[in-house]
Amino acid sequence: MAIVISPSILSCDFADLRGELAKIAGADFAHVDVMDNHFVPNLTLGLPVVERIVAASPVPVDAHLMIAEPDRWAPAYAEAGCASVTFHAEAATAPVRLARELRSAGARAGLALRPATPVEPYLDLLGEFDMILVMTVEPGFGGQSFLDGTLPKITRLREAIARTDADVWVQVDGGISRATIERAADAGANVFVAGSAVYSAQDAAAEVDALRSLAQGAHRH
Ligand SMILES: O=C(CO)[C@@H](O)[C@H](O)COP(=O)(O)O
Ligand SMILES: [Fe+2]
Repeated sequence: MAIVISPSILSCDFADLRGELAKIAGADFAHVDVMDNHFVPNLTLGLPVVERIVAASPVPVDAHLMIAEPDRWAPAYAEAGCASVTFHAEAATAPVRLARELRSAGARAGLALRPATPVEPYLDLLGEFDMILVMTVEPGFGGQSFLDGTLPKITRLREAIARTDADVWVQVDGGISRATIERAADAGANVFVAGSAVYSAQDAAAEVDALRSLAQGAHRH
């Protein structure tokens, strides 16, 4: 199982996006949080800025859409060149149809679940998605504390994936740091988003490497 590190640029200096993206050239993806002030009570950036990030980023873009009406808006992020587009189950009307649209536009299709959203309704549909994002904080803000109560959901999901022949990634997002990444990896996550842990570190590149080694050491085999 691949270990994937996807730093969130939510905590970076938005006035120097190109310089901040350069710091994470050793990561696997750049995680970009799109918030619309409807689905979550915060507003970040939208398609025109994401298009510029795709062009400037040294690594592929992993878009996390915290937006209402993803059925309407998400395909444009795939068409803009995001390598991975993740939308929220709670906001989507037809998640399978949308995932198929994202894949046919060339992106990996991700389904995100808030901490209190059960994974069980999606377990028979895992083959429709490339990644399930288990939110480990309530979406909307960086710098929150990791919710240990999400760990059993990660494990149930990983066990269900193991019963299929689909290679579905399990992403965790929220409160991931040196203190928490091993718990998430041990539970069964393989894609790790870290915002404040990476961008508040003295050396962001070294922090990416440190998180990767901790996850590799802890990942259940
Ligand atoms: O989607 C979100 C927040 O809703 C995240 O991607 C945050 O950006 C993660 O930040 P940290 O918890 O790692 O500081
Ligand atoms: Fe995110």
